[in-house]
Amino acid sequence: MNPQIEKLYRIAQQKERRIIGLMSGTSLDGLDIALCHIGNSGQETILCLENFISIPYEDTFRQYIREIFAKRRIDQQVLCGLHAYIGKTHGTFINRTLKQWNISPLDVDLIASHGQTVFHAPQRLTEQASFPNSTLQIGDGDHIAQTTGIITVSDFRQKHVAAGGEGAPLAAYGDYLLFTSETENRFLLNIGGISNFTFLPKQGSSLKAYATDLGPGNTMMNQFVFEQFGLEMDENALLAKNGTIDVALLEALLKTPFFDADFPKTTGPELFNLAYLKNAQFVSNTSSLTPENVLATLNKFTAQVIADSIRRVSKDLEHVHIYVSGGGVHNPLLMKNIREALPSISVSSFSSLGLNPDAKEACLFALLANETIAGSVSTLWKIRDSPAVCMGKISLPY
Ligand SMILES: Nc1ncnc2c1ncn2[C@@H]1O[C@H](COP(=O)(O)OP(=O)(O)OP(=O)(O)O)[C@@H](O)[C@H]1O
Ligand SMILES: CC(=O)N[C@H]1[C@@H]2OC[C@@H](O2)[C@@H](O)[C@@H]1O[C@H](C)C(=O)O
Repeated sequence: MNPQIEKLYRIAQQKERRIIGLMSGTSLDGLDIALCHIGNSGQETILCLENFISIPYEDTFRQYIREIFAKRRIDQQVLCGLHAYIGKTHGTFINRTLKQWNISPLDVDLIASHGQTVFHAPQRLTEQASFPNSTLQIGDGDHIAQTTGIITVSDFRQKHVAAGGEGAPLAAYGDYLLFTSETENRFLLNIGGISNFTFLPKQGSSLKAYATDLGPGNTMMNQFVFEQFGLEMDENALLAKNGTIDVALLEALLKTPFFDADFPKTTGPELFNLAYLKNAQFVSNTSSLTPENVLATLNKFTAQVIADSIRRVSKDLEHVHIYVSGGGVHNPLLMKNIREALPSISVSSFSSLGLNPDAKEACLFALLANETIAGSVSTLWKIRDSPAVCMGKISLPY
């Protein structure tokens, strides 16, 4: 038998595994590396975050990704090159980090790599019946396995699509296993580039858990400040706080069929981008607003989309609590706008559930790899409108 297969077989039989989860999201800010101890699998899963680091991408690297990110027409040589380059770079980041943490790669069982989403094309976006739902994450797992010497599970979204899903959000599986409560109905709200939530009805409820994208998180604010000021983000909402909300623009932004569609659904910067903003400015005759006023309106737009979505699901429920993760939790104006729009619901940082909000998504991919290697799909049946499949491809280092 190939000794690597033997090793994998042993890892699958262990009571607990040490798994590195990797996430680099739609904000293109960097790579999140979460070193997790995961005990058992399925309903018995116990996850402990041992260490976490977020490594910012260098400007040139980010610029390469921007060249192809969420664009319909691109230079294929850049796409092809980045597939290998991102895999190699993520592997190098892991080697550097393990050295810094004083941990031998031999003491890590698996890497779970999300990769970099470069295009997300559910049929609801493309309206092309000839193609199925599709999504593309690059940063090949073989390069990570080769660079680190660690067995790598990667490319999780393809199986979800192959089994009839849209390839996202995948957070629901881990959220359900780790954070379902006996006493409260929970919304685990993640505000990354795109905002999404996992709805976790309390145990014993007749409702089922599911996850859905909601619309923009930080992506439109980020794209706009980059275009106007060359900045990566409106840090602490310093610019938006100096602006005024424009009601006509806000109303125009809120008008797209995506918001009327039922949950669950997925989206990305392929829809919510500067062209979307420019079109809303055109139809509302607000093209000459100051950048600060546009930012104040975009901030409110993001908050309103989130609040409307939560209201839609929570209106007949009691004991509702929202826990927020993702970079948006650090935007004080966004959090204020969300709280004001949902005055009767408690909103807390996800950290009150005992996990670093910035590390959450990387941890959830570690958990998905754990299910693939050691779990059984039966626990995954519990998610509404999402296929019950184990996900990810396995790359052996040698
Ligand atoms: N202090 C801050 N003030 C304002 N915004 C912030 C702050 N800190 C982080 N952010 C926002 O959070 C973003 C990063 O969020 P996060 O890392 O959760 O996104 P992501 O994981 O790339 O996205 P996704 O989950 O959609 O894939 C930044 O690009 C920025 O817009
Ligand atoms: C295609 C893709 O990469 N989608 C991401 C993105 O970022 C947030 C939102 O859009 C979510 O649907 C998903 O990521 C999270 C981690 C998920 O799958 O749960």
